Amino acid sequence: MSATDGAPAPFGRRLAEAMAAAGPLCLGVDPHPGLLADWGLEDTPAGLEEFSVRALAAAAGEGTLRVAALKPQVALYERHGSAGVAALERLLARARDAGVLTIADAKRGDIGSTMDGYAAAWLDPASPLAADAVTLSPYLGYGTLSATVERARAAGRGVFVLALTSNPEGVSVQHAGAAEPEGAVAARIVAAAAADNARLAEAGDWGPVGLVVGATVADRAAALGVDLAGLRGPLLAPGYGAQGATAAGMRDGFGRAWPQVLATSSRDILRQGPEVGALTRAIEAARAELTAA
Ligand SMILES: O=c1ccn([C@@H]2O[C@H](COP(=O)(O)O)[C@@H](O)[C@H]2O)c(=O)[nH]1
Repeated sequence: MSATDGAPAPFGRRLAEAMAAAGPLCLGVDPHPGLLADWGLEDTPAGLEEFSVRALAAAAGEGTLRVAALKPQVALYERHGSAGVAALERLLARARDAGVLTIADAKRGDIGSTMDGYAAAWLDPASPLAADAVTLSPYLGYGTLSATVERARAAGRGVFVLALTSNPEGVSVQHAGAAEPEGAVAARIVAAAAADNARLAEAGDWGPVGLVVGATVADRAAALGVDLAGLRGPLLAPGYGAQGATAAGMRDGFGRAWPQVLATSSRDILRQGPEVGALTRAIEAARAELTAA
């Protein structure tokens, strides 16, 4: 909440402050079955719970914030139905109590009339699944996300819209149309997001709309006519670590937009578990590498 009027502080400001304080790293919390086994945990809701508690302790234990945000991978909790979702709810609540921003990686997208249900689930402060931000898919048309963007802004929360994803298959959709006057699909999404932020951002802040731009593909943006530096918002960059992207490569690939980048890493850090101390050291190493780049 802002100190003056009781209104929620904008997500863009809260994230920028967290990145300034803790550095540009987001810890992905991805309880893959293989990781759970490596940690000596069962692939059960109780195993997910212990995995989540340890990841959060490494990210923000003993009052020290080591990451700017935590990004739970929703699908890996949903595998266990309502009990898995309950474990996710408790992770979100614990992160809130620890002062860590959360980005629910749910990749939601639907026709307008039902999109509002997803928006309520992930962004309404009263929802048990409320996160500070949620990832969204624009592939039913960017306009289907308008009400969600407005709800996020009103609640001091944010969204990250998939623009250029880190996986090779994304090219077939996101690069399409590059030869047309309106440009590639990705460029149109980035332009629409920038227009929302230009309208909704408060003076001096990032707007509520961030983009997902893979760390592995950032160097393709310029050739597609994508202006990431003009977004006036954060860039969530998966692909650092396990998918092969390096801090130096990301800095070069993102160019002028590098100060907006929140690099997210899951497996590369989590595979150092289960000891919280070893996880903490892996986080510190990634954070130092990113900060130095
Ligand atoms: O383009 C995208 C969008 C989302 N992701 C997600 O990020 C993490 C990456 O995990 P790593 O273990 O660090 O590779 C995962 O949850 C993906 O679903 C992405 O990789 N690429």
